[in-house]
Amino acid sequence: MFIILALLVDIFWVVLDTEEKMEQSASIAVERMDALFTGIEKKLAAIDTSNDFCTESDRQALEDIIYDSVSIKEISFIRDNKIVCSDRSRQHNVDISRELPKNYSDFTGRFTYTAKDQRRNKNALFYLIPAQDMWVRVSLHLDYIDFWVSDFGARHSMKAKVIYNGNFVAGDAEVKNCDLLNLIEVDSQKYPYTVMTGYNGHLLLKAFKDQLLYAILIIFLISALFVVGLSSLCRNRRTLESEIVQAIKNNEFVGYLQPIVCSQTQQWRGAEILLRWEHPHNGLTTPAEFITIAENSGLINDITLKLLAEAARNKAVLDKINPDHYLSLNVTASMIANPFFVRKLISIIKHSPALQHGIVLEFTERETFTDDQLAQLQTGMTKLRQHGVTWALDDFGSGYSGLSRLQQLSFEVLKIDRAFVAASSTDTITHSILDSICNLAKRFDCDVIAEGIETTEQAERVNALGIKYCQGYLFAKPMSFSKYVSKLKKAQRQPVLDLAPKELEQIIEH
Ligand SMILES: Nc1nc2c(ncn2[C@@H]2O[C@@H]3COP(=O)(O)O[C@H]4[C@@H](O)[C@H](n5cnc6c(=O)[nH]c(N)nc65)O[C@@H]4COP(=O)(O)O[C@H]3[C@H]2O)c(=O)[nH]1
Repeated sequence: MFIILALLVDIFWVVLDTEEKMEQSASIAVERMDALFTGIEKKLAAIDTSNDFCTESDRQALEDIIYDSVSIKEISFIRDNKIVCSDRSRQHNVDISRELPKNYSDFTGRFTYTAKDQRRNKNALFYLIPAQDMWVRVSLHLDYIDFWVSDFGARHSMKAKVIYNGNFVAGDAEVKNCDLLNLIEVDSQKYPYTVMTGYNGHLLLKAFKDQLLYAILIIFLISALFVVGLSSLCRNRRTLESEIVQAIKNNEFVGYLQPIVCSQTQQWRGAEILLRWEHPHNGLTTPAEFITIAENSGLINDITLKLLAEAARNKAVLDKINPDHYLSLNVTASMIANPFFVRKLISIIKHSPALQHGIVLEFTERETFTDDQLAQLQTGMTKLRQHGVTWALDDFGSGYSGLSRLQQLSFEVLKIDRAFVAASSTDTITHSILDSICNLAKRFDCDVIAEGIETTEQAERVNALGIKYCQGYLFAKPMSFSKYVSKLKKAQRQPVLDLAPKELEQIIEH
């Protein structure tokens, strides 16, 4: 795996790196060759070709240009296939029609061609520039240009060649007739040639070898970081897990209560028990900080049993204030699909008369199940229902399986996810979905609780939709049992039905 990753990084790297390098090198080569041609043309422009052209001093000037440049072999002026003027090494009136490309007079601009230099019987590179009624033919040392191009390629660790009209003009003989790998072409904007850069198999392999060490180093570093990160995550997880074990022993997990109120009368009908960790160092901690680990490690089962035992004691107290007041406890669906755990719950309920009525168990629609697990969940729910438990489907609308859960299992209560309530104020589609959920709940004969009510507008909207119960910070935040008892007593004495929203908010503040 390590080797494969390193090779993949290597290939990716080489492909990216070589492409950029080749483009840069081809552009540099074009720049330098352009400079060569511009230099030649500048010097030629200084020669006066009018009237008595080709005097001895004109020929001397041509010879001086050749003398100054290592790449130029000969300069001739051509008219009607004949050399009409040349440097002093050349005779005039020589017919060179065999050497010139047949269609050369059709050209209107500069062009290059390779042909046999008749005098030296060697291949030469010719560069033709139109000049009034003549052509200037610059004969270049092909060996020199070949050497320059291949040396340039070698210095940039690649292969380079010059082409014109798709034909090889100059470069390394090795790549004359073969395609280069990962090829880049850069055209000269002023002169008739294109520079091609690329790799042959040998060079590409060398690039892979050169970069492989770096690729291995990178993969090694990434893996090391990954391992360190993972082990610190595991260590944190283990630490948190053992902290949770200790916290269960020390009874640091307690249930906070948040009232569920009647939408119309705003009387407290019941409360949801929400888990809190009274952490000795971190203070009061909400489930977001530990619930995933508690659930994944299975420790949530012990915590839930403790919360149910605590609920039994608290329910007995609440029954004295209001015997119709119910308590709702969070469980996970997999707990209820576990027959052993269901037996444990039933045994606690059997021993606590206060739990034999007014107990709601809620779980979210998010967990997924096989058909067997679903059947076990149904059995568990039925058994607990026989002991007075009623069922609520929590966070309805937050996932995709809410509707199928409603069809597969039976619930007495549907709790609408708070994201829906929040979005319904700005989004008309969500508002109509909320309306459909209410109709759906009616069809399945469920009571509906809207979660997360934070504003009076939300409370009014929910009430207008016929949603019977609400839960949210507008009415009260989750609080300790003792605080809940005193607030419930107050709420019992003073029905909040007649209070204006502002007064209601003031009561909640205190
Ligand atoms: N922004 C906003 N939030 C509001 C408002 N009203 C209530 N809430 C928060 O919304 C959550 C409602 O509980 P939930 O949907 O069952 O969602 C619960 C539940 O799924 C899970 N949970 C809590 N206690 C237990 C437990 O004992 N066992 C299990 N298995 N899960 C639990 O943790 C979740 C989060 O619990 P909490 O942090 O206590 O968060 C609670 C509550 O404090 C409001 O107006 N605005």
